[in-house]
Amino acid sequence: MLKWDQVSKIYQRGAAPALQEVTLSVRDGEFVVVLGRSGAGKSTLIRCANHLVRPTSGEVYWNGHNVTAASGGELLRIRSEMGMIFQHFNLISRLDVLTNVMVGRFYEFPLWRSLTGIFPPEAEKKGKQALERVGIGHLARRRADGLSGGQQQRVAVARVLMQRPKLLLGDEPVASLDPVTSRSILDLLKGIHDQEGMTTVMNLHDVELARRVATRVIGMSAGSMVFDGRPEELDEKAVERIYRMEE
Ligand SMILES: Nc1ncnc2c1ncn2[C@@H]1O[C@H](COP(=O)(O)OP(=O)(O)OP(=O)(O)O)[C@@H](O)[C@H]1O
Repeated sequence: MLKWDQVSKIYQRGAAPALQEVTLSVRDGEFVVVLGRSGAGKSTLIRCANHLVRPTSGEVYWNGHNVTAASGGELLRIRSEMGMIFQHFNLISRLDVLTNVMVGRFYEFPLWRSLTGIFPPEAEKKGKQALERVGIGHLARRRADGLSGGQQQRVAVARVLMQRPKLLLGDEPVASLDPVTSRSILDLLKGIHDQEGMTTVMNLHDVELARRVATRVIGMSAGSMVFDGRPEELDEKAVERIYRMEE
C-alpha cells in the first residue's frame, strides 16, 4: 500500500502550496489516474511517492516504510520497488536501446557493463524479451535518440519491465505523444499492470484516457484533492469541479 499522510509541499516561501495536506491511500493492484489542470499539483504528488520531491510536511509510506524519512540504502531499496515513466522518456540518448533497458537492473551490474553495452547472456536475453514484449525487439541495437517518441516510451516501458517493480509511477507518460500513440502506450501499460499485478499511479491530462485505463480517479485542484472515485463516477459535474478556474 502507498499512503500520503497529510502531505504538503511549498516550493518557495510565499508561493501558494503545490500540495495542501493531501491524505490518500492506494491499495495494491489499483490503477490510479490523477487528473487536474496544469499546476494543480499532480507531478508533485507523484514525485513525493518516490522522494524525487521532498514534502514540506507530512509523510509518505510504502508498505509501512516511511519514504520521507528514508535515505541512503533504505531509500534505494524502496526505490528499487518503484518504477517510473516520464513525459520525456529519460533515456540515455547516446546509448543503444538494449543498454537503456538494462539500466532497469543497474544495481546488478558494474558501471563498465552499462558503458560498453556488454552484459551476461542470460541478462541480455531478458532485456531482449522485454523489448519483444513492448513490440520493438528489432530496435535493440539502435541508438535511443534515433527513435520516435512512441518508440522511446516503449523503451522506457521495457526498462520498467526489467526492473519488475511493485509500483509503477507515471509522470505525464503520454503528454508528448500524439493521440493514437498515447492510447497504444497506455493500453500497453494497462496490460502490463494487469499481467504483473502491479500497482500504478500516473497523471494524465485527458479525461477520456483516464476513463480508458483507470480503476480509480483522483482529481486535484490547487494542491487539494477534489475528487476520488471510480471512472464511471467521473461525470460532467466532477470534471467541472476538477478543471474549473480558481476564483
Ligand atoms: N521545482 C519547482 N520549483 C518551484 N515551483 C514549482 C516546482 N515544481 C512545481 N512548482 C509549482 O508547484 C505547483 C504545482 O506544480 P506541479 O508540476 O506539481 O503541477 P501539475 O499539476 O503536475 O502541472 P502540469 O500538468 O503543468 O505538469 C505549480 O504552481 C508549479 O509552478
